[in-house]
Amino acid sequence: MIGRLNHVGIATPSIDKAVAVYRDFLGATKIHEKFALPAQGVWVCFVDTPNSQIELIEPYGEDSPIHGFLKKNPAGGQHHVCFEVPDIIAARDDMRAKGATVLGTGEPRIGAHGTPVIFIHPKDMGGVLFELMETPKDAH
Ligand SMILES: CC[C@@H](C(=O)O)C(=O)SCCNC(=O)CCNC(=O)[C@H](O)C(C)(C)COP(=O)(O)OP(=O)(O)OC[C@H]1O[C@@H](n2cnc3c(N)ncnc32)[C@H](O)[C@@H]1OP(=O)(O)O
Ligand SMILES: [Co+2]
Repeated sequence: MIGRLNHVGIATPSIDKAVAVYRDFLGATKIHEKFALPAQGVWVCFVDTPNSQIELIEPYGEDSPIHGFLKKNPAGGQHHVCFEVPDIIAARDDMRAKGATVLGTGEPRIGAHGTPVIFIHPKDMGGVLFELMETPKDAH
C-alpha cells in the first residue's frame, strides 16, 4: 500500500527564518512561495529536493493543530512524514482494520497538493505522525 515518500513536514514558528536553513546552509534553490491553508490551520512552504520535498509549516490561526507541537518544541522540528497511496479511502479503511487511529473524523481533507489526505496518530506508529495522501493523477 505504501507509495513514494512525498514530503517530510517540518513545523516552525517562522517559515521565513526556516527557509534560510535550506537556502543558506544546504543550497536549496527551488523554494516555493508560502501560502495559507486555513482549513488545515497552517501556512505552507515547499522546498524541492532532488527526490522529494520538505514541507515547512507554521501555525495559521488559534486552532492550528501544530500549536501543541511547537509548545513542546519551541524552535520547531520534524513533525510528520507523508507517503503517497493510490486510493485514500482504501488506505484509511486498511489502517483502521489494522487498528490504527485515523485522526479527526477520518474523512479525508484536501491537502497542500490538492489531493485528499489523512493523518494517523503517532501513538500507533512508533511515535511518528504519518500523513497519507492520494497520489496526484498527473504525477510521476
Ligand atoms: C499542509 C497541509 C497538510 C499537507 O497537505 O501536507 C499538512 O501536512 S497539515 C500538518 C498539520 N496538521 C496535522 O498535524 C493534523 C493531524 N494532527 C493532529 O491532529 C494533532 O497535531 C495530533 C497529532 C493529534 C497531536 O495533537 P496535540 O494537540 O498536539 O495533542 P497532544 O499534545 O495531546 O499530543 C498527543 C501525543 O502525541 C504526541 N505528538 C503530537 N504531535 C506529534 C508529532 N507531530 N509527532 C510525534 N508525536 C506527536 C505528543 O507528544 C503527545 O504524546 P504524549 O505526551 O506521549 O501523550
Ligand atoms: Co504534510
